[in-house]
Amino acid sequence: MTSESELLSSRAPGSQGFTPFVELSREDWARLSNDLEQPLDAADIAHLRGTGDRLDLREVAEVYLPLSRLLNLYVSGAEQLHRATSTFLKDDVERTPFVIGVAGSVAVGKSTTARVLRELLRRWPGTPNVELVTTDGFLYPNAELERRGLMQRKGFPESYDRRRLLRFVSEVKSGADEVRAPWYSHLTYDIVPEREVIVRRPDVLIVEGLNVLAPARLRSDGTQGLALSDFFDFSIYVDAPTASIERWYIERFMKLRSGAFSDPDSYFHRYATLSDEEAAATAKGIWTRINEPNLRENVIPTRGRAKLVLSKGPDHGIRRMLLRKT
Ligand SMILES: Nc1ncnc2c1ncn2[C@@H]1O[C@H](COP(=O)(O)OP(=O)(O)O)[C@@H](O)[C@H]1O
Ligand SMILES: CC(C)(COP(=O)(O)O)[C@@H](O)C(=O)NCCC(=O)O
Repeated sequence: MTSESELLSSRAPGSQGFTPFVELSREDWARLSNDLEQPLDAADIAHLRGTGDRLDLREVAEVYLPLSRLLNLYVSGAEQLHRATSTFLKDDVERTPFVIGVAGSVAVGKSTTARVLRELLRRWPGTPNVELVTTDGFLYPNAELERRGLMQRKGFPESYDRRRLLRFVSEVKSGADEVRAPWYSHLTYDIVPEREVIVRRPDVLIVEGLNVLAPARLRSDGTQGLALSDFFDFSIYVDAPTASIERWYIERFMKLRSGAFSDPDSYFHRYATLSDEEAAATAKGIWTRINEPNLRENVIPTRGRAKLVLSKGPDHGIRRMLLRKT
């Protein structure tokens, strides 16, 4: 049987060079931005810097700008298909938001990727309204996770209310005027019952989360339901060597320790007073107990389901792109 990593590689034994993906090196990809007008001004760039603290602006210009152009082409393609379908049906059904899924490990840079894409996509014609929803809002509240014995399984597929998440995206793709999602606080490490995210027919909705490319679940009668990705118009898997992601996780934990964790309301406040060595050991413990097994068992196996795989090197820089052939 062909393994998932073999599917991604044209160099796999017996593949005869066939793979469903076109592979581009970073250099080839960056060249695609030569003819693109930079849609960001100085203020936008300052704003982007604020969100992705270490984000390199050359990276934005060389990697994310061409990617936003590609996504803009897919949005236009979907629009044309929608018009053709309306003509065929002799009925002008309203267009639904273009939904992009962004998947990958904890700490690989999904949020940063999603935020940069939101800023860039907003500046392309036809997609001024871009919304972003993270799947952590669909985690069960801590009390429910405790009841199910899942507090040490946060981020694993079973820690989410998957039915609610599926309903949310399905309603967005059904053209509902207003769809609501619950909101998760990284500060209190729990769902905040009085807050929610309201999505009102944006041009583009980015859905970002660990498990957004998970396959459909098996029903009790053995048949398969729908997967979240059945509602995606495009999907991106942010990939990197596991050892690098572990390092980024620990680095982010250390940074939060001297920032957010010092807030007495923070769930991790108890870590604020740890020595550097103790804090690094705590972060490594959480990584090894929860995030790494989840990455290995549930997240990496979904990589081959993405339309685009962005592969990072040890410095967060994208090294190569695998784009599914159309
Ligand atoms: N493209 C990038 N360049 C530099 N640093 C990045 C980049 N993407 C993410 N980071 C850093 O890596 C860490 C994890 O990124 P984040 O977007 O929070 O990951 P995730 O949402 O996957 O958990 C953060 O400290 C972030 O600042
Ligand atoms: C909240 C998360 C499960 C990520 O959720 P996502 O938005 O990717 O669905 C993750 O960031 C997390 O908190 N994991 C638990 C282990 C830890 O504290 O790192």
